[in-house]
Amino acid sequence: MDHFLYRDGVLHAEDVPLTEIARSVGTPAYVYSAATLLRHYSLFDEALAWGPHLVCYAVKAASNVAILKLLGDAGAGMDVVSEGEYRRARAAGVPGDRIVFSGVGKTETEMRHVLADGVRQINIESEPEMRLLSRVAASMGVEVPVTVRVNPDVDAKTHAKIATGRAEDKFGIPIAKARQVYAEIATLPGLRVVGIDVHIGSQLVDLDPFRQAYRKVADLTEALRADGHSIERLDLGGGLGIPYARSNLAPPVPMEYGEVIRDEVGHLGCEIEIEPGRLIAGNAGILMTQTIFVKEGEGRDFLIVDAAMNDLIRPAMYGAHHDIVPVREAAPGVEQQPYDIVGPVCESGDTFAKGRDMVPLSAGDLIAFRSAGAYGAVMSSEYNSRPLIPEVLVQGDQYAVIRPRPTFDEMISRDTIPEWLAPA
Ligand SMILES: Cc1ncc(COP(=O)(O)O)c(C=O)c1O
Ligand SMILES: N[C@@H](CCCC[NH3+])C(=O)O
Repeated sequence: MDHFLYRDGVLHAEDVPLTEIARSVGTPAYVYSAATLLRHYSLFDEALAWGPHLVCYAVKAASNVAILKLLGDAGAGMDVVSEGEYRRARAAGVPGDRIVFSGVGKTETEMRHVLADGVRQINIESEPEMRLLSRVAASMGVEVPVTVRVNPDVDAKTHAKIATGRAEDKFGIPIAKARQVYAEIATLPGLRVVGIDVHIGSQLVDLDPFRQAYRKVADLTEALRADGHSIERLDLGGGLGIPYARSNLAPPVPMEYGEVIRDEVGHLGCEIEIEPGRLIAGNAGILMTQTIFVKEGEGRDFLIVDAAMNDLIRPAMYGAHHDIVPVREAAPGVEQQPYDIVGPVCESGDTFAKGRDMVPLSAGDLIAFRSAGAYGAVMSSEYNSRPLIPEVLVQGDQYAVIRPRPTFDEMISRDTIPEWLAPA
């Protein structure tokens, strides 16, 4: 469920008509609903209410500091994968002891920063990382809580580019090697084992891979405890999928996911952490864009819009589907026609949809890409020297620009001409 609904013939974000945002902020723009973000966070929180837990929002999905503040104030922890994400979470007022640091390639600088400023735990993804972290923590005179991210070799049955838990993927330590790695950690200074971490992929619409992975984690918990390690926390990652197309079968909901967790690891008495990103932010955001031209092509009509692949790369990168709807609702009975919906960037891949049935549209009409809140703004670039587009947060009848569009001057003046190229 989200809070983007038609009212009086106009798509609203909560109580604000998108037409009003387009007038005052311009297009294209990302628009988020605070109510949807909070609701999705609470669904996970409630799904784990059977035991001690912390829902650590995966900052990578949508990392605007205002969004982090909203979720952090509601009690969320954060899962970060870089010093930049960590700093964003801290700037939003989230205390270090609610921030989990994940990621395959943490640098020494990043480690030093989070150790100095406070971190709930670091999820170790490789043996070299384990040794470096030990050296860094010991040199700072601290003992850092750690888990090891294990790779359970489970097929998440999702898009190949976003599966992370198969043996061939770069993530984590093979589960078969875990006991040996935990044994080495126990001998290293500066590290204190608190649990196990696993994350098998993103946009999972079947609970079975989660179940398989969590069962392996439960077995490992028992084995590690028998080896004398203190396993008090299980970080079970993120990955629960969302319905990108309204016509799709609905994926499982957080409550069902929570039950799978309870079935598989509930008996172990561990604190549960999860790291959902997409399900919290995905349907909480839309990308609003405007038609620049309708161009008649050979056997097809192109809807050329003012958003492009640099603003929302998911269709170009994964062939991802986003529902696309007009902001002004069509009169009943108006016949739809197919359009290729494309952006202005000089790449054929800058195509959001091919042959998509839409009501007839003209230049100046506003349309919205649904389910664009996660992995939308965060993956955007300035390709073709298109400045990053603004982000807007709506709550009830109020809205605010939470990231303004940089001016062309701001974009260009970041580049510096070296002295030796400057005219004498
Ligand atoms: C370690 C880790 N945690 C959490 C997530 C969030 O995943 P999702 O947005 O699918 O919930 C990801 C992304 O796949 C991840 O790599
Ligand atoms: N960016 C991807 C998901 C990657 C998830 C992060 N590990 C997407 O848009 O679907």
